Amino acid sequence: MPPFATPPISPLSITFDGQTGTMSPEGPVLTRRMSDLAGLFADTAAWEAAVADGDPVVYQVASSPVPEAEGELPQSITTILPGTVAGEFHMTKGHQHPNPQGEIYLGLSGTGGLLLFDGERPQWIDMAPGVIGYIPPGWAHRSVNTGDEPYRFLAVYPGNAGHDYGWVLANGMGHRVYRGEGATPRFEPFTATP
Ligand SMILES: O=P(O)(O)OC[C@H]1O[C@](O)(CO)[C@@H](O)[C@@H]1O
Repeated sequence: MPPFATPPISPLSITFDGQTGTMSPEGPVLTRRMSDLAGLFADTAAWEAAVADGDPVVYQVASSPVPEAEGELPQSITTILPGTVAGEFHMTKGHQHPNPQGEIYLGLSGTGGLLLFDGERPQWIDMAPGVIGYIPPGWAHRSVNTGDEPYRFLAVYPGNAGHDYGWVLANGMGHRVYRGEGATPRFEPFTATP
């Protein structure tokens, strides 16, 4: 796997393919399988069954070589594969930035959404190609594939924002997102995973 570049970074041009989720030049690629999402889906028995049944890839994050370092603006393309666990849509783990800073997402292909939570209020942004979702400082964020094809988006974020996963495990994300009637997702209040 290619490494992140080492600062100081020279100006560079990065080409991305919104249909494949690849970047050139490329940096590290992170693969998260079902087993990496322990404690996140409401139906633990269904999650365990999915892990036992081949432990499928849920999402991949392909980064450019720009590193997660202070002053830099790393970019990545996340691809969430379609599917549910007992009706709860495939999603990213979700995280809070321990160093509160904003982030932008740009929808590239497929359909999904951005679930945000500040500890009190859940918010939802429908995402599709051409939509920019803005994550303000202090809002935990999780992406969800609400369609039947891969959902892809570009993320650009401050290199020293960090990823706090414990905050999401402790506080939840306000809502859970399920397959609903037709193309409209169904939201349910967050319940802790038993
Ligand atoms: O960190 P998580 O919740 O696994 O999700 C990965 C997401 O985080 C980022 O790396 C940066 O916020 C995104 O590119 C990506 O969608």
